[in-house]
Amino acid sequence: MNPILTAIQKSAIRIKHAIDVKDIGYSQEQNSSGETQLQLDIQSDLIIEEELSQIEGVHTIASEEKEEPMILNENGHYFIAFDPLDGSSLVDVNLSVGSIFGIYEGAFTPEKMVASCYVVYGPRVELVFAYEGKVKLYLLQNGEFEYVKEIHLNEKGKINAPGGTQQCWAPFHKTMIDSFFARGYRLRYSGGMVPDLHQILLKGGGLFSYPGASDKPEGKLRMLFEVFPFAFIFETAGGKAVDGTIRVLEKNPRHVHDTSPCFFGSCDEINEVISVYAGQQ
Ligand SMILES: O=P(O)(O)OC[C@H]1O[C@](O)(COP(=O)(O)O)[C@@H](O)[C@@H]1O
Ligand SMILES: [Mg+2]
Ligand SMILES: [Mg+2]
Repeated sequence: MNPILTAIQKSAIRIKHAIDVKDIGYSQEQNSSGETQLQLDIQSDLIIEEELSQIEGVHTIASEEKEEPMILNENGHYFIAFDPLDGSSLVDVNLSVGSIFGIYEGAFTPEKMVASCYVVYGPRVELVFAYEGKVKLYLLQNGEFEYVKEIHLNEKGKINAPGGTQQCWAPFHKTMIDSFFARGYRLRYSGGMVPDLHQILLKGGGLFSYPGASDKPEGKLRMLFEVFPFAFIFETAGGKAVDGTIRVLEKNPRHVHDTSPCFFGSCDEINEVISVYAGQQ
């Protein structure tokens, strides 16, 4: 696992450099979800592909920016799915963005997930890595990622980060979100899941939601590249991740780019989501 973590760290340093210096232009290409790719999306994707292709243990990679998975080494046993630059449309307004990685052994199915990782490119560059029952935070300093601390979620938090188009939410979902605010939860939503979830993890808890709604019945966030890696991190940190009804890590995408509604948070808030959603069945 160490060579993979090192490759992710090298990629992060190169992507941070690209963010700092690159013109932010749209390319002529669209990704598999029909979104126009930014040149930075494509460049970040190539950086990660290049770094991971140097690691013998990596069998196959799948990326939000690639139509199909790509075999790197038939003899490797790790399968790595990544979102090279999450929230990339926020770069031009200078908000934080991230890279997300899910690491699997033998296949891209959640029960084969062994580790996951994300990098936040904000005022500082931080990396969070979940592996062997621990979630560890690292900070980039003088070109190296230094270990900071372990991350643990409290039973209950104070942050509410509600995603999706509100006019398209189901009425019961809106009532639930409003009731968190009515109990004093603070709105924290930047539009980038990496900094939004990072904030919940580091402030001890809360709720992030991206529900199924009338405009996007299966939500927006992609299982392999966005939902599963964060679900693994939240569960390892003592929280939960569900689609409203079941653990997202019990779902199986039929296609690499499939999405799922998702709720991440500390146990108290997620238990409430499950009970509200159960009342709608
Ligand atoms: O604009 P919306 O609908 O709130 O969506 C925000 C979500 O979309 C994302 O930006 C999707 O990721 P990409 O930028 O990689 O497509 C998430 O980071 C974020 O949570
Ligand atoms: Mg993304
Ligand atoms: Mg992306």
